[in-house]
Amino acid sequence: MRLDVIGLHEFDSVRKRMSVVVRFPNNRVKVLVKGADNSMLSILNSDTGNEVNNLLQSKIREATESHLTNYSSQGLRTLVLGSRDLNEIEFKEWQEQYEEASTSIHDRTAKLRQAASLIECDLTLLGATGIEDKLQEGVPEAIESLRQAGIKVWVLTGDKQETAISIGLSCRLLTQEMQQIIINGTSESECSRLLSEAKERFLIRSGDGVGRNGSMKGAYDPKMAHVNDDSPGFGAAPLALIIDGTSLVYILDKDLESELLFELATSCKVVLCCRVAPLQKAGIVDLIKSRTCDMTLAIGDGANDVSMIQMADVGVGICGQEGRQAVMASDFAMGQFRFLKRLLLVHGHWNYQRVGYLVLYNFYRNAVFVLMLFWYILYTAYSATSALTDWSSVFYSLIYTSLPTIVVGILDKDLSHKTLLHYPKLYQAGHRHESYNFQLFWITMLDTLWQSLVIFYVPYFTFSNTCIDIWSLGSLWTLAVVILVNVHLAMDTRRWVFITHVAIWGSIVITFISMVLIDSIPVFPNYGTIYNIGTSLTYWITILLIIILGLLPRFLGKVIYQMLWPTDIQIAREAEILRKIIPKQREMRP
Ligand SMILES: Nc1ncnc2c1ncn2[C@@H]1O[C@H](COP(=O)(O)OP(=O)(O)OP(=O)(O)O)[C@@H](O)[C@H]1O
Ligand SMILES: [Mg+2]
Repeated sequence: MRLDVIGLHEFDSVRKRMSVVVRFPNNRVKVLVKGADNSMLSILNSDTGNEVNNLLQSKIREATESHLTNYSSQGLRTLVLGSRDLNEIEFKEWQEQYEEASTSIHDRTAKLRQAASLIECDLTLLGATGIEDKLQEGVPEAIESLRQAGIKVWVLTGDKQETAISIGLSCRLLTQEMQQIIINGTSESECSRLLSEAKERFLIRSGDGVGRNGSMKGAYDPKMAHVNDDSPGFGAAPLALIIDGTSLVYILDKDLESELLFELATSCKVVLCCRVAPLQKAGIVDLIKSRTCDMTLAIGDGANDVSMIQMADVGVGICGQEGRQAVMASDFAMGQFRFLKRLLLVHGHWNYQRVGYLVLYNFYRNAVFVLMLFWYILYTAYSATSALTDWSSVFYSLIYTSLPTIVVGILDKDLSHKTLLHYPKLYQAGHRHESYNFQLFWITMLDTLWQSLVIFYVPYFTFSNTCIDIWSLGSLWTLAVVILVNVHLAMDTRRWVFITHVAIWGSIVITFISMVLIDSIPVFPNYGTIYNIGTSLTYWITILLIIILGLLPRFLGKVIYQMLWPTDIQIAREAEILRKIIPKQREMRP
């Protein structure tokens, strides 16, 4: 049989259904609609004008509803199907509106929706389908790892509650022993009551500021929540909050209720929101973003995830069967959900370590140079005289020390990807702000102060009774500071590759070559300096002394700290190194 499709109303997340208008060979025009159960059941024809028909319809409806519950509790994606015969007048009216809407330049979506509402009503129920919406490979494992890493996983889906719970169970987000708090309100007051009841029942006290999981209310502390994430809290089963889209409509609008929801949600181990519209997904992300300093990441594959992806601090799009909208709106795109584990636990970790270190190092690199110049000013009657040639000052940041910073900032790795994937807890170093914090900053600044003093005073004393000239001193300081900051970087670099060697040691060589070149130009006042002072042994010994003395406190500090208070990362590094050494030793044994 050949059917003519006259019109098509695409699926959208507001209507949650789609329809086609077809002409049958006998010239009858029919509209066929499929969509989510709640959106379809509300547009069925309840009064056909015929008693027998009414009875039949209500029987079909009952049977369909029981099938729907059955399908969705098996985790199947359900769709309800309906149809309606269009008479000539209805058809003409729709066709006119449809044609106008499809060719309209302004408000096309709204006009099409209006045209759809003309025919998507008074439907005859045909039945329901259940399709298996298979989980992608590796989803349960990825979710488990993310949870071990101290990341709270919330699921926001447009699916039916039963389907969502069943999928939650199959991806091990929900477990049987979890206590489920279900919020399914149909009015504002009911939602508010359900929230307060749940709060009272599950001991979430807002007065004393400590929630069930020990997380602070008001100043909600992500660290506390993460630390306690595995603990069920007061010996009870962990909580799972399950809330539907209708309730969210009432809750997210009101401040008080939003606050209640926030308290409840942050005390639960898992939050599952079902039947949520795209804008509500963004609303939930905003709920967390506006009340905490936590970082939010949203991951999704469909057009209905776009607003959430845009709202979150980090948006990840999965390219799949649902089109490219999510990918276009995202910061990172990936082929499968399980790659999120690698993105966060491996690349997220590496980047955090690198950026944290680099910020500190750049403060240090520039401050040590400026402070060194500053100490000299104190001895030149505050005249702001510089002992360095202008070229050395310019080249310091531009050539002498820039490349190693960039190379280490891109290539350094504290741990191998295997270790990071194997021990997701290592990701929590970021939650604890281990690589960059207030304390670390001031320790670095103290170290910088010390190093600048060493650079300045060591030559001050070694050359105290000589008649060394300003340019020779300047040349010594330039070389000393460049070697010092590069050796400092070398001391902190954890992954050595060929390029790192070239960048760090090459920078020192280039500095020396540049100094020789600058000192070879007769028009400069420093002409010939390096040829003269470079032959003095004291010059080289002074530089060596500066490096040793300058880095000694840092070296000792690192050794003592790592011996007495090793971090998780330190321990994992040692284990990694041992793993490499032991097989080698075994090989060497006869
Ligand atoms: N093409 C479609 N035609 C008809 N109904 C659909 C279609 N796509 C989805 N639906 C129905 O609309 C509901 C909501 O869809 P929506 O895309 O908002 O969320 P979802 O795909 O179920 O979940 P997720 O948010 O996880 O992508 C679905 O549960 C389904 O019942
Ligand atoms: Mg979808």
